[in-house]
Amino acid sequence: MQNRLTIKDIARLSGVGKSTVSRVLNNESGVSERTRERVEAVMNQHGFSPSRSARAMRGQSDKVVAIIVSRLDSLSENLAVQTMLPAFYEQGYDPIMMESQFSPLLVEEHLGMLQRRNIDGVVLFGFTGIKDETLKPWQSSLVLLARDASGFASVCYDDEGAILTLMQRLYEQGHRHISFLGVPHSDVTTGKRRHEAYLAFCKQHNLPAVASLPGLAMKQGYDQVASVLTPQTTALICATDTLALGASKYLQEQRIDTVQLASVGSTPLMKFLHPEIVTVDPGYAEAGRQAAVQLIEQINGRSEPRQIVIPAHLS
Ligand SMILES: O=P(O)(O)OC[C@H]1O[C@H](O[C@H]2O[C@H](CO)[C@@H](O)[C@H](O)[C@H]2O)[C@H](O)[C@@H](O)[C@@H]1O
Repeated sequence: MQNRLTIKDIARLSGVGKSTVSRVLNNESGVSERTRERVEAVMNQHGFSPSRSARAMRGQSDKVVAIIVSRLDSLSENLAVQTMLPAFYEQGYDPIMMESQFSPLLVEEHLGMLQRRNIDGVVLFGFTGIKDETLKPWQSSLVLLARDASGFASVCYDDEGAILTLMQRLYEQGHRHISFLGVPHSDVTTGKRRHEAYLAFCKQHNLPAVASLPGLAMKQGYDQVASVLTPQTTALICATDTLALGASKYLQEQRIDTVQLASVGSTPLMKFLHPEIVTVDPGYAEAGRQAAVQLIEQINGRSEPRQIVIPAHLS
């Protein structure tokens, strides 16, 4: 019989933990002869040998979590992953990385594969369009990052707070003609919420609203910034650092130095290249740490799903 059983099944049938089965498989010490014989007998009886791909993917570890980022080249997601990894390593988890490219279908495929491999848990960088049914099987072992969903653990950013903080700072500096470069409303968090916060502030303070919502790419910031500049514009808020990097290249090329740039991100690249830009830090590093801690607690049955919102702060 070819093995359909997993390490978890062998552990259950042998009456030992997964780590013991793993030690037997890897011929490690710390297992009594009697236990080793019992586990080997169960494996022989069921014709069990861990599949090569499973073992490779699991790095021969019995504690594996997956991190599904949306884009491997995202500065903000990388900052969150950077704090997540040490938190997992510290607790003996081997993380594997996957990319969704904002495709709900790819998320479905990745989660299906991870389920078949008996992965312990998942941190998923969420986005608009992922269906609840896709997530359902993972309710007790998944943490969503940057998005929330009812009944699921999540760590989110304060999108409105980030924009209002920037608007308030610019307003206090005397700016009354503040334009906005953002992301389409089909993206609920970075797009709709940040743009609506901008509009709300303009309305409350009776400021003219001038906005364009091209997307997440740097080139879109570069290409679209001219469309939101009027002769009166003295400041420009970008919904992301990446858009601001594109916008700032355009402003430099055009030798426009009368517009104060501001953006959501505070990424090290931005701070290094443009320390003069006013930035708000949404708390990417803290979000990564909290997501990892929450997932480990869930896997160990120590906590109910919590929905955490990280406060944004000026940096
Ligand atoms: O240019 P980046 O450094 O990649 O930052 C842009 C924004 O990326 C993140 O939002 C996007 O991905 C989220 C999943 O991680 C998704 O939920 C959201 O809809 C996307 O817009 C990040 O959450 C934002 O704070 C960044 O501004």
